[in-house]
Amino acid sequence: MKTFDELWAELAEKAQTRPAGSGTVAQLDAGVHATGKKLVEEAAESWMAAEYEGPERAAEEISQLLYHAQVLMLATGITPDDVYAHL
Ligand SMILES: N=c1c2ncn([C@@H]3O[C@H](COP(=O)(O)OP(=O)(O)OP(=O)(O)O)[C@@H](O)[C@H]3O)c2ncn1[C@@H]1O[C@H](COP(=O)(O)O)[C@@H](O)[C@H]1O
Repeated sequence: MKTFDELWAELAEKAQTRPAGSGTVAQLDAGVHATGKKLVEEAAESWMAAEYEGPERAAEEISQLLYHAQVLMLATGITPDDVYAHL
């Protein structure tokens, strides 16, 4: 189990060191447009799971939504503090 900030630290490190086989590196290389599409896809899947598949499946989809939000942040140079400033 990991927190939002722990996942951020892991992904930021991968974006910098670019280890072979990292899905995050591949997603970053795919660009902002492709990552934005994944984010929207995960949002829709979160919605469908919440409405029809129960809280456990919804939690799984929301975790993927948060992951792709972080990848989009990395792709655009946005830090968690930039986001927290608006909460
Ligand atoms: N938390 C996640 C995570 N959540 C979602 N995903 C990606 O998002 C996809 C989920 O998309 P879908 O459910 O739509 O599945 P899919 O349609 O089969 O996926 P695609 O074919 O569209 O890629 C997964 O296949 C992963 O590629 C994640 N990929 C990585 N992480 C974590 O990120 C860290 C770094 O991962 P790597 O960069 O791969 O080392 C590790 O701690 C991982 O656990």
